[in-house]
Amino acid sequence: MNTLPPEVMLSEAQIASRVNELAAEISKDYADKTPLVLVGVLKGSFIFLADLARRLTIPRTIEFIAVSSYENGSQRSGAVRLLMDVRGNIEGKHVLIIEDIVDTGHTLDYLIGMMRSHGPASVRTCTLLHKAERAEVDVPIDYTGFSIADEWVVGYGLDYAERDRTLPYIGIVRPEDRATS
Ligand SMILES: O=P(O)(O)OC[C@H]1O[C@H](OP(=O)(O)OP(=O)(O)O)[C@H](O)[C@@H]1O
Ligand code: HPA
Ligand SMILES: [Mg+2]
Repeated sequence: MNTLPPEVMLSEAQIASRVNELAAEISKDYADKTPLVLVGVLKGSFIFLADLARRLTIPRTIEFIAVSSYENGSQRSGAVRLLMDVRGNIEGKHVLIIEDIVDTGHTLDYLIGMMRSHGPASVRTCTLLHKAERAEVDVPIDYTGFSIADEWVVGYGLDYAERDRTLPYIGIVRPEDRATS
């Protein structure tokens, strides 16, 4: 079956320009807060993290953590599953969690708790997308790329049942394309 490509919500150019702005803001804010560790949340944040990290003008290291909440398309599985913890020691360091999207907020809420348990100097959060309408828990977000409407979005790292992660833009999955996987 041929499906149309997802409708554009945010173009490559819009994303690139906002990532540059976020990188400038973070570089300024962390100029005298070292060491900074960017903790990318796999899988969804891999493209955002790669672009953002390369635009920062301050020293930084990279860690990854892998969690999974959505395993069947757009349905939350109920619990956040930790698949892989950070490898390096983040005790005493300034942690900036890098997410692709905050939807209900459960994943970020869990991650903030996880990071704090490692004894860092600080924990802050950065997300490319925020679906405020869907919030179920109140989580602190320090840097937001875009606030978006309640649509299922894919591309630039985000998936629908593992599809469309490598689309260069943020697109909207059509309701009729949500049933198939
Ligand atoms: O705010 P929430 O409702 O918790 O949803 C946000 C989380 O869900 C997605 O991850 P997913 O479980 O799909 O894993 P993935 O990044 O590997 O696709 C997304 O990448 C966020 O981490
Ligand atoms: O809209 C979304 N797209 C992809 N992954 C997600 N995880 C939570 N919400 C979304
Ligand atoms: Mg996903």
